[in-house]
Amino acid sequence: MSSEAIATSRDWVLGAECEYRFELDQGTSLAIKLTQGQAEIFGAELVEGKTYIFYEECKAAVYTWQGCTIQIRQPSTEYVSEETPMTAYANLHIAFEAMRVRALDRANGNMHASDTEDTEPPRVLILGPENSGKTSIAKILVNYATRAGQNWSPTLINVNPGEGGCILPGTISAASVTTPLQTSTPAHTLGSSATSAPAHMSSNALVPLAYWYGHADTKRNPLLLDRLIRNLGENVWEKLADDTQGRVSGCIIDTPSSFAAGSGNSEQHRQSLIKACVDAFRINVILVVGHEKLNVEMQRTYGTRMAVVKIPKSGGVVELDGPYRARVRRRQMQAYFYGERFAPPPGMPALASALAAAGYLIGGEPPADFTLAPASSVIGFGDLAIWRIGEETMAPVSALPIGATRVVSEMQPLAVDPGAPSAGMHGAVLALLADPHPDETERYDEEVLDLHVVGFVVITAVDVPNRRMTVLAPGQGSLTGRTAVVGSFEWQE
Ligand SMILES: Nc1ncnc2c1ncn2[C@@H]1O[C@H](COP(=O)(O)OP(=O)(O)OP(=O)(O)O)[C@@H](O)[C@H]1O
Repeated sequence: MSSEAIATSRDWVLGAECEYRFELDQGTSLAIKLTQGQAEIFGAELVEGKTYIFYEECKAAVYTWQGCTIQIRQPSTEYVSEETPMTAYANLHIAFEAMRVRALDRANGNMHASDTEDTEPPRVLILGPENSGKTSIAKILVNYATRAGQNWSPTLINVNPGEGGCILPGTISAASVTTPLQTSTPAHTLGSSATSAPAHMSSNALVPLAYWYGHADTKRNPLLLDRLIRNLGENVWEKLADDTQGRVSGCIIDTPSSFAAGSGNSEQHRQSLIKACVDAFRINVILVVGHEKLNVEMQRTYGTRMAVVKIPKSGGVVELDGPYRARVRRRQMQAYFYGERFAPPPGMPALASALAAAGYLIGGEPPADFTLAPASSVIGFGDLAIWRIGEETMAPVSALPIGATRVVSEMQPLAVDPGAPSAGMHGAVLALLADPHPDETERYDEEVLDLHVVGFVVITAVDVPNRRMTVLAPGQGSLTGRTAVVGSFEWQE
């Protein structure tokens, strides 16, 4: 260890059931080593003696049940709290664990038809206002399930298109989780996904099933979001039909904060989007994070059919503002195309291979010296079929004159001519979709709404006179004949 590293490292001794919270500013990074005892980050255990690196404005907490000593390299905003809601979260986990065990017993035929016990696994919808810690709670609950030693593989579902979950913003997704989700950067809140890089680069990468909504704001096209949630649900159920272990492990669903409060027209959409989740994922437990009014509303609407539980918000949750969220989205795009870039804390080796050799971990994996090499290609306007869902600038129904109906419905796919003056394709992020049905007689007008995402591209230049455009894609594959959908996301390097 260099003298600079020794100079900037500091030991923290944490008592039982305490957590060390940290917040990183832009351009800083942090290294944490567990030197003694047991500790975890959002439910994922730290390995003693390994140094974990955090970067890109990461905000998180090291929690310990029994007490521990951690060594911190490069101080940031940091403090220790003795008051956490972890016992409440752990009690939830214990209840969900009992449900999984009963569901497995039933699946194995170890229960009698006369048993009156509920044998459904936990399918949990997490609701709460902005910055209430929903994503962190989802992570903790999923991570505890994977650590239970029962080979559970819970499905983690993200229906917050503003966040992107384990893939890119603009999507909603589901992924089966078998190993604890690591924390290192807000660009990968749920660990990394296998879509942007070869899977061998990260042994714990998730393989998500995703649908493209194309906007960060759920109010932009709630009908489309409703349909995509239902599509995702159908797909999840199809997949789980042949996977007993996955089915009995249950699902945890993270939602956007707009599901917690609305007004006027959006109030109606909010309720129908919650209902879409309840139906699509066959929810049997609703968790409401620290929001009395929403809790009462959920009790009234769903309380007779399922458990509605109000749970405390952690005092450690950081208030994330709009500019921060925009920066995280940009980094998610950057990482998708080019891989991770970070500067280790002072005194630590700059090369990833040197860090790996010294036993450092990023997101639970030894760092690797790689940058992804996206391919830039020039294609004709007609080579890629580009769609936009619904009218480009759509006035809300409430703003239309009385009696007027929309000419273009929210769900109507419109073919986009990239050369049209209003197309605005320069810098547009497009989702590439799975191929339409091979049998033409099985195709239908709105099929593009029901196809899942296979990747993303960005249009980096548009040459209108020659009807050609330059497209940045993560790999070399041909784009000709593919189907893509544009939303409102833009990205420029
Ligand atoms: N106990 C904690 N200590 C430190 N930071 C925390 C803690 N819990 C959560 N955070 C951080 O606070 C931020 C907000 O938390 P989180 O994303 O879980 O909230 P959310 O309710 O899902 O947010 P959103 O408003 O996007 O729906 C994140 O950066 C998260 O890592």
